[in-house]
Amino acid sequence: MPLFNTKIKSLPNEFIYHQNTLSSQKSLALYQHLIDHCRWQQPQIQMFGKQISIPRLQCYFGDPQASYQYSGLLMQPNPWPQALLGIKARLSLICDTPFNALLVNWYRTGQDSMGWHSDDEVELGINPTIASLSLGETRLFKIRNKKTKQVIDLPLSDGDCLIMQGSAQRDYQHSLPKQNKVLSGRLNLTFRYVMP
Ligand SMILES: O=C(O)CCC(=O)C(=O)O
Ligand SMILES: [Fe+2]
Repeated sequence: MPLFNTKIKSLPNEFIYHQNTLSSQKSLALYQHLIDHCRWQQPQIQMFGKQISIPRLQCYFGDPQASYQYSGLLMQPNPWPQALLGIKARLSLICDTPFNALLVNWYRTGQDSMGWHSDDEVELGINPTIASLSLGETRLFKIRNKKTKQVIDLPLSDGDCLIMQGSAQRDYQHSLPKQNKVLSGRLNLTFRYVMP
């Protein structure tokens, strides 16, 4: 997986964007493999005092001790699939971070989404480095500065990799809004280091 340093957009320094990190053949094969083999879940979370199903499917992988708490949910890791070990090793090397966990989100259509949040759970430590790999349909990823409220739109396409590091989670939020015209699916893989 060659990572070209193609910064096409001016992003805050804490966000590093690489295009075409996988050939389209490899990304399509990985996309289909994950759709077919992940144990997909659609957990319910507490929001405004109500239980609601998250608007996407997800599957959590990781080392056995890398359990992760998110919106009140305790996620126990599924064992790493063979198909992801190479990518995990490469991203760990590039990011100088021993990734031990991976959250895969499946946005089945443009109606699936993720609201504004920061990945600032205590298990991730201060200034976590998170590597996000996108497969399938292009979707708009939004980054919002917590202080200035300025929003940057970054379309993430098949094979794109976005690294969030430094104060990215402390100073910014991100989201993936619904897009009515989008009919096909996207997978997003966020590699993380969870403190054991
Ligand atoms: O789908 C994306 O690009 C973002 C996913 C995300 O923010 C997360 O998993 O925390
Ligand atoms: Fe996130």
